[in-house]
Amino acid sequence: MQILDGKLVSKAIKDQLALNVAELKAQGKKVPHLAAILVGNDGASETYVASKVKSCAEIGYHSTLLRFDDHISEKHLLDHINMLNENPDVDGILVQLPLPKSINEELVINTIDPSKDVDGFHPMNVGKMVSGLPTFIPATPYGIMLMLEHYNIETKGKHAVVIGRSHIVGTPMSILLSRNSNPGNCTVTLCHSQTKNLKELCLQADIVVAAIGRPDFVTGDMVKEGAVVIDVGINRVADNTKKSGFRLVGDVKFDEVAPKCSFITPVPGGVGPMTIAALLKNTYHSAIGQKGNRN
Ligand SMILES: NC(=O)C1=CN([C@@H]2O[C@H](COP(=O)(O)OP(=O)(O)OC[C@H]3O[C@@H](n4cnc5c(N)ncnc54)[C@H](OP(=O)(O)O)[C@@H]3O)[C@@H](O)[C@H]2O)C=CC1
Ligand SMILES: Nc1nc(=O)c2c([nH]1)NC[C@@H]1CN(c3ccc(C(=O)N[C@@H](CCC(=O)O)C(=O)O)cc3)C=[N+]21
Repeated sequence: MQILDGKLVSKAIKDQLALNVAELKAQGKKVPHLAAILVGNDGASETYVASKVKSCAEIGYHSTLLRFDDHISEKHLLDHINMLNENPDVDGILVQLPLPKSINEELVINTIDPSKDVDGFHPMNVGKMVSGLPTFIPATPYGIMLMLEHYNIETKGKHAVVIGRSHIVGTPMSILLSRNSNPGNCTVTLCHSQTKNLKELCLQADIVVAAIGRPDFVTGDMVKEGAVVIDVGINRVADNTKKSGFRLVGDVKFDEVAPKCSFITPVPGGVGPMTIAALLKNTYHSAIGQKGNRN
């Protein structure tokens, strides 16, 4: 069993991006600039946004963090997005999800200029992705593809079972894995809460991607010997031995599943850091005017 080390791979990607930024500077060009919008004070969202901003600083990007409280009006938020759309210095715009119930998430996403939509959530970019055209690929599935690529994991002809059909993870993941590319060329089964024979399907999988949001959902008896298991879940469970009062666990029961796997991602230190590296890659591509990354 080999651990897929998201910290290590994301560092390699960030090191390369830092070199690219130094080169842009040497050529007198502007550095990439990511603008992140955070509404409310959800602890987990704060952590993610903070680590995105910190990563930008580490590799020499500019970043702007706009923070608003829960009561911000939808109009005010849209006005700010429009200002970022019109600001030629800003290359990437990210609105951290979820948003408060009072704000229409779809309208917010539709307002982001597709050419700055480094999350790849705008319907125009989703359409391009589905059509196999160059565009921004949502960061989490993009990061997973980069991880599979880094470790040279054979995916061609394999049966991949993706659990979860969200627009930000499961659905784009299923599309990328089924593409005629490397990594890719999988036969994909996309499962969700209405799937009847989940355990049987998982037992047939050469690759399992778990994106459910339930701690320890995938157990040892659901995974076949030699499978590749990608754990997307980030769940906070109460733990009073920790200073924070919680610890992070994935959607996969690691202790049971890991011994059966050929490869497995840990939580933390697996998909999470890769998501950030992928977002930074999308932002770089936006800055150099090349929305050409296809996996
Ligand atoms: N590491 C990272 O970078 C990221 C991690 N995450 C984490 O990944 C997890 C999933 O996130 P996200 O995709 O946004 O979650 P969502 O809640 O949007 O989607 C969860 C999916 O799981 C399905 N599901 C729920 N219960 C079951 C069940 N009993 N059996 C089968 N399927 C089920 C749902 O089905 P249905 O559609 O029928 O409701 C849904 O499709 C979370 O833990 C989240 O924190 C998310 C984004 C990035
Ligand atoms: N518009 C938008 N884009 C997103 O990409 C987006 C989002 N909204 N909303 C929420 C999810 C979640 N997400 C994570 C990113 C990094 C880690 C990450 O770095 N995790 C670390 C641990 C972090 C910690 O200690 O809490 C790890 O797994 O090692 C996790 C989760 C991005 N998301």
